[in-house]
Amino acid sequence: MGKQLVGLVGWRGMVGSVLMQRMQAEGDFELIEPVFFSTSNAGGKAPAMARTHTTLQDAGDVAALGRCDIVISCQGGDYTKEVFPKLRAAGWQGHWIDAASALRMESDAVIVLDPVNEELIRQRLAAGGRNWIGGNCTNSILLMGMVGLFKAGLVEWVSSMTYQAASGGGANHMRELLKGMSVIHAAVEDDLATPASAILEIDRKVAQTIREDVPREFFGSPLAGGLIPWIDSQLDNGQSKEEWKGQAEVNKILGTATPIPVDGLCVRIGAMRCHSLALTLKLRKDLPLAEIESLIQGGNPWVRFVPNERERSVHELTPAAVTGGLDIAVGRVRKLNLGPEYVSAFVVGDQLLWGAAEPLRRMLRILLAA
Ligand SMILES: NC(=O)C1=CN([C@@H]2O[C@H](COP(=O)(O)OP(=O)(O)OC[C@H]3O[C@@H](n4cnc5c(N)ncnc54)[C@H](OP(=O)(O)O)[C@@H]3O)[C@@H](O)[C@H]2O)C=CC1
Ligand SMILES: N[C@@H](CC(=O)OP(=O)(O)O)C(=O)O
Repeated sequence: MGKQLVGLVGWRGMVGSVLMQRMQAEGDFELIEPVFFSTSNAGGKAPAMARTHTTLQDAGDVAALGRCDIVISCQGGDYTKEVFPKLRAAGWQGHWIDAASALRMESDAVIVLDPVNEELIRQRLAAGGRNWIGGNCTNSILLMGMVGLFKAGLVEWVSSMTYQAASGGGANHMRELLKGMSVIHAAVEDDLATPASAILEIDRKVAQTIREDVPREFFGSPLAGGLIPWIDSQLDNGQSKEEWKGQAEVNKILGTATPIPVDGLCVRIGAMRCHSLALTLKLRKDLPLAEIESLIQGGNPWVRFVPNERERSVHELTPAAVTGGLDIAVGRVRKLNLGPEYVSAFVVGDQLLWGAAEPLRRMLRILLAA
């Protein structure tokens, strides 16, 4: 059988670029016949990985998409909502792999995170499933870190307080964070160069700069030097949409019969591309700490367990240590004063890798091997 024709949409965006990097690193392009699509430059030159189809195809062209065995989209939810229904309505039977949230909660879609739910993916594939959607970055990182406890059936509920990076908003948000940092620095550069200058005067200038001059076009509020305690839209029950996704997606990924409650506050902070989560877990029984640690460590090969020690935590359990890699750092695991079944954990992961691109790439591999 010839190589499968794989359509790539959204490949030059932020998530798409990370996906391309990972596909090149893992040799995925050797296994497929790639066709690159564009919403803005049809007819232009496709990237070097294209061997036969060297011209960019129109991403709105349903007939061209329909010739692909598999389409991977990192183009965003608006594109999915516009094109996917037309493609299926035209009778396309191929596999659709998507980073956007638009189709995630549809009954015929599986949220893919194979180190956590490979069995579910394979069951649905065998049953004719064709829609494979990447999870919300925060939830994929939570599950990658804590799957050992979930798989053992030990988790009664989770409170998840998040510290989410600027990249979750997109490239412009990352740029805005950096511009904000630079505006703050410029406001006090001279004072900083003078060791004798009064710290409260520096602080006054910084506070004024944050309130008045830090750019806020994309975040809507200054992020540099602060944080924003709301991510995504507001729901009637007081949750943010990001918070709502916690319980909905975690349970869908795990395929639980009785939903495990997951809730907490989602907060944007000034990290670049690593999301962190401070978790409180209520376990179903009082297990020795060593057993809890070993279950977490054994969850999957990407868990990098950090013992609950100060030195190790401040160096290894941080966005700086984790960014750009596939490891999911998990630490600060200890029993809380709340009671013997209450355990804390801190999880850090790169939200563009396991949080976005990597589950899609691995789904492609599952399909190619099927
Ligand atoms: N950001 C995240 O953390 C996550 C995002 N997602 C999903 O992935 C989707 C894509 O997100 P993201 O990659 O951040 O979006 P981007 O805005 O970076 O890219 C989306 C598209 O914008 C077009 N584009 C316009 N100008 C540029 C430019 N200067 N550089 C690159 N591309 C440009 C490209 O389409 P074209 O080449 O056709 O012009 C590109 O494919 C999101 O909408 C979301 O649904 C999912 C999980 C996490
Ligand atoms: N909302 C996430 C990023 C994201 O794209 O999420 P989703 O794939 O669920 O839309 C964040 O801002 O950090």
